[in-house]
Amino acid sequence: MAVVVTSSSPIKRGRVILPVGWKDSPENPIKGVLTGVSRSLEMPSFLNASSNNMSVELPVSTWICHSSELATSNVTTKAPLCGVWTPWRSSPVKIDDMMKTVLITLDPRIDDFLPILSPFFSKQRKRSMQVREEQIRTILPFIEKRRSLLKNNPETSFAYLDTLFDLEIEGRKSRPTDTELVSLCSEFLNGGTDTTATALEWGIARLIENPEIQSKLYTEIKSKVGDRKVDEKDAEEMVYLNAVVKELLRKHPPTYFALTHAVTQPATLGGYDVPTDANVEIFLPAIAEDPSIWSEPEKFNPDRFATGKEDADITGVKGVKMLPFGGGRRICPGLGLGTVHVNLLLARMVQEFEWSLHPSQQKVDLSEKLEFTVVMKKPLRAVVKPRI
Ligand code: HEM
Repeated sequence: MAVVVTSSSPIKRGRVILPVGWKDSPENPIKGVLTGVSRSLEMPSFLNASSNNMSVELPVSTWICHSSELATSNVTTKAPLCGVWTPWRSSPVKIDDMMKTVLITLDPRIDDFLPILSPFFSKQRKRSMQVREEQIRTILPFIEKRRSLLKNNPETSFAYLDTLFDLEIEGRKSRPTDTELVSLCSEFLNGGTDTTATALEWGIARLIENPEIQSKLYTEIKSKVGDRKVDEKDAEEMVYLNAVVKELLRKHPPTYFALTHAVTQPATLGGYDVPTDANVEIFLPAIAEDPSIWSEPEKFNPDRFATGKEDADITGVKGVKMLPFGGGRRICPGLGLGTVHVNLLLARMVQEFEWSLHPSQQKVDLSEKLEFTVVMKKPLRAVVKPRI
């Protein structure tokens, strides 16, 4: 398939084989490199773009998802990923479109599970190879640029990509090849962009559906920051905002499944024997909607967290009640960053605008559709009113 990192690493995840150690290293690079500086540079452009584009009533469906996708991909990719700002700035839409094409092309197919059927899918396989070439053509120049920057200026600021150049791969003497680097960078981009954008679209949908929650949130923002713009630290400290986002991730984990896991030795799970060669797929909504561990799990109710009546450790370390970021050794390395993005962007969107139902709709349609993430089947339409 298209995005396969061919390495002899024993750690496998679906089609992507990741080198050992990149995430378990003492300084998780993703945690380390995602600084407030890059975020503060990108948030204003996201919000300015929105104000410039908005009239009092506007269908904002693609805008919410697409703009937040671009905002998060900008924040995620530039300084953190490769530290090369100018090229990313000039071509975020191109990169975003390319990444989307990769994801759509990589949707699971029956021949992934039954290779005997692969001759019937030769057209699709050919298309995958073309997309892979396009992916390499788009991303490799940034990798090369970073490499030459490091060579000429070793003191330059740190970027995630730097940690991959020297990666030691278990059972292999050589470092990652250029095409493996492209795959690892792509995973970083995909993991950090659509997830956050999807969560934001659902978040706004829920705030439109529940105006009382929106106004409670706005009141908290107003009382915390007054006329100043919400910043990252404010967002961290706002109890109700954090409760809204946690409830959002409980009700709408951006992916139905964690990535494919495996056991390292035969195990028993829920009464089933799991051999080492089995793919273990974890269906996340079933955990977060389990009536035996949640009261009224079907309700969108941030107060469950805000009042402290219920709680959940989203890492799954202190018990498994919701796992929007997966769990275990392969838990999402962008957990901290993703949470900050959703908190901050949602707070800023509510601070700047009042969101309400579009007149063409009777109520918010919460039907789901599976793309790479679980998106709204009917993209959200809303009326946005700037708060002056
Ligand atoms: C709301 C935001 C996010 C959500 C809900 C989310 C969710 C997830 C989930 C469920 C997994 C699979 C974990 C598992 O299988 O146990 C994952 C993996 C991953 N995520 Fe995220 N993610 C988010 C944001 C981010 C961000 C901001 C980044 C990076 C900038 C990122 C990078 C990754 C990567 C690289 C992996 C693969 C890790 C591995 O294979 O070990 N994610 N994410």
